[in-house]
Amino acid sequence: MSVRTVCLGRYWRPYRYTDEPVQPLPGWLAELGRAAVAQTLGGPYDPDVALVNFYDDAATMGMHQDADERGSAPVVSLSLGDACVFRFGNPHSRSRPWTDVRLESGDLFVFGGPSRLAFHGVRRILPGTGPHGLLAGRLNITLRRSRP
Ligand SMILES: O=C(O)CCC(=O)C(=O)O
Ligand SMILES: [Fe+2]
Repeated sequence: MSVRTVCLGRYWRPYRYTDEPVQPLPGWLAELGRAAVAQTLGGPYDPDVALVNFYDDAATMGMHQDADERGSAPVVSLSLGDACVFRFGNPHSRSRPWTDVRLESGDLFVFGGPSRLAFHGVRRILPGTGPHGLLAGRLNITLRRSRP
């Protein structure tokens, strides 16, 4: 099965944001994004969208850029549940150089500055690696600023 996605704050579908109604972006989630940016790249951050992706054991995500947002605000990614092999590449092409990173439950990953448009994807989910007591699968939440 492929990744299943829920949008908060604003509706997104490949390859654009639309004004179809969705649930609001919770304030605590925007606050978490602000803290992540303040402690990494620095500076203000006012996300207006979260994309919540669910991956089952077999789900993957191909190499892509997050390029539908206006402006250059960072993307903040939060991982929960099973770990995954996340491939973080370069802004020029889907091919090498890239780095494979194991993202664990609770990890935050911030892409901004020269890495904002880096190609990236999820190679595989590592079943059974999530915190004890959580349901199977992986949730990834990316915070973004869609408007300029
Ligand atoms: O699941 C991830 O870690 C990445 C998700 C992603 O790249 C996206 O939603 O655009
Ligand atoms: Fe992405």
